[in-house]
Parts: sequence; structure tokens; C-alpha cells
Amino acid sequence: MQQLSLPRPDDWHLHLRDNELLATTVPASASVFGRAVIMPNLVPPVTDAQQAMAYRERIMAEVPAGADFQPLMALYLTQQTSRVQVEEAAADENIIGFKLYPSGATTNSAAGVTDIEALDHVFAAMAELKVPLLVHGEVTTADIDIFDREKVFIDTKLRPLMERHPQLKLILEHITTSDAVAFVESMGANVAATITPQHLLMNRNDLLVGGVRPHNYCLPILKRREHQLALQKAAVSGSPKFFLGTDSAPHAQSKKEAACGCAGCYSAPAALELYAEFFERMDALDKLADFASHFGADFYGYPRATETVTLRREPWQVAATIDTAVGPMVPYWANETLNWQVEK
Ligand SMILES: NC(=O)N[C@@H](CC(=O)O)C(=O)O
Ligand SMILES: [Zn+2]
Ligand SMILES: [Zn+2]
Repeated sequence: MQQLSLPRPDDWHLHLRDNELLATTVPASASVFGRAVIMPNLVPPVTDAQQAMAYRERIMAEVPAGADFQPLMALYLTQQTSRVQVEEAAADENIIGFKLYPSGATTNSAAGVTDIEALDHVFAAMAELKVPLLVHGEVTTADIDIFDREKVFIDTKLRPLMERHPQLKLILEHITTSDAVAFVESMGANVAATITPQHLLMNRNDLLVGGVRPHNYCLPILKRREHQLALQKAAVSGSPKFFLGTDSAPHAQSKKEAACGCAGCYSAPAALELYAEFFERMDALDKLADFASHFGADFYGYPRATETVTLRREPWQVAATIDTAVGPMVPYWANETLNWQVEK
């Protein structure tokens, strides 16, 4: 196969950051994706509808002419989030749901949730008003090993949460373990998951063998190979519960290549091509359109895209660095080759 057309894909988990960096990050995603869920972990976080609208306007100002890009704003859930805010979110077509960051779990999560159970009235309102809950699923206590944090979160927080709120529409984001796959499969159609390119293409060897590779460092951290295999199987299974969310998370090169490097892979410059690479390696290119363009829209209740994008089989090399307003950035897969290229 030399050419592959699919309905315009959507990115159901994306970090664009803010201000001058938007001139780089928005075109990178808007040139390929039709819709994207915009993560709210700015400093300060995007916690209410007003802040989200102001942020959305800053994003829209950077959408290239001719691109039809729809940012779907996620609001940052805090211990102070109220039922009124859930009602506001439900009434606002530009807001997709609330994002739960356990406090301390990841980049800019300090304002996140410290006591999930204390927010039960908020989750009840979300279930009632059909407002989705997007979850970074990791516990944060020092006694739990970083490689076990997703599984422990599922067992101690998520399963009980779903028992208390069985109707809650929940997306476990950037899943990394066979435990997460099993959890999602064990739940009803109101529970789904996104999977990143790095968790499909890599395991923890790619982070640590032969030297530490900071550009493959993200959270939840890459796991052992058997978990990667479980994610791969889920992605090509044809189950509508698993779909595309890049978690493209740009950090300046100087912040990644540092004594205490930031977590996040900037995959947007090659996002769809990375997924195509994975699906081709799995001999499952026929499943790419469902994963990238159909299942997420179906789950969230948006119409499937009618426009198409075309991938050509024309190997290319991902840039070593990308110049941005905050200095050079090393994209995920830098200097490596990809077989497929999006026609732009
Ligand atoms: N995935 C990451 O490693 N980093 C993300 C935050 C997140 O999605 O957890 C970021 O904002 O940098
Ligand atoms: Zn996260
Ligand atoms: Zn993320």
C-alpha cells in the first residue's frame, strides 16, 4: 500500500501550552487533526468556563488559515470544583469535561485533587448531566513504586469510584498497563481509554537501556514490555473503547535534558505518522481509521468527520530540533525515520 486515506482524525488528549508557544503547537496539531481535547494544566490551571473561553480564543488566534480546528476544552478539577461549575460546563458546547489530576502526579498538577472521595457530589452531578471525567490515573504517595502507580490507582480509586457512580462517563487517559486495559474492558460502554504513540511504540527499555533517554520520559512512565504488548493488542483489537490521544506535551530542550528533567513527549510534529508506523508494524493499517478517526468521536458523541486526510508511504526523518519562542524543542522520535507522511 502506498497511500492511505482516512477521515480527519481527532486528538483526544493534547497539551498546547500557552501564549507565544501556541504559534508552534497549534499549527502542528491543527494541520492534521480536526478536534482536540485541550489539557488545562497551565499555570495557573484552567478551572472554569470563563478561563477556558479566554484560553480557547488564544488558541483560535493561531489556527492557520484554511484549517478547520475545534479545540474542546477540558476544565481542571480541583477540590473546590462545585456543582454549579459542572452545570456551566454541561451547558457550554466548547467544554468537553473535567480533568482529574491527582495532586502531584504530573506536570502542573499541584492544584489537583487531594481527596477524590470528598468530590462525590461533583461526580454525581457529572454523571447526572453527562459531563465526562478525564483521568490521569496514578496514585502519588511515596510508598508506591512509580511503575505500580497506575495499577494501584485503578484498584484503590477508580474501581470504587465507578461502583459509587456507575453511570459516570470516564476516560482513563494515556493508559500504560495491562491492568488499565483489563479495567476498561471490564466496564460498560461509558468507560474508555486513550493510548499515546510512545506507549505503543516503546517500553521502559527505550527509556533506560544504554543510557537514560529524557525525550522518552513521560508520565505515566513507560512500563515493561508485557504491558506494551497489552496496549498494542487493545489498540488493534477493534474495540471502540480504545482510541487516539497523543498526550503531546512540549517542554523546552533545556527542561528535558536537565538534572531534573520534565515529563512529556512532544509528539505533535509527527503524531499521525507515529500511529501509522505502529499500525503498519502490527500489520493492522486497516484499523487505523477506527482508532484515529471514529471511536473517539463515537464515545464523546460527536459526528464522525466527513473530510479526509491522506498518508503517503514516503519515508522521512523527524527533525532533530524545532525552534520555538521558548527555545529549541526536541520532538518525540527526533532524527528517526517514519514510513508514512501526511499530505499537507
Ligand atoms: N504526560 C506527561 O508526561 N506530561 C504532561 C502531563 C500529563 O499528561 O500527565 C505535561 O503536561 O507535560
Ligand atoms: Zn497525564
Ligand atoms: Zn497529558
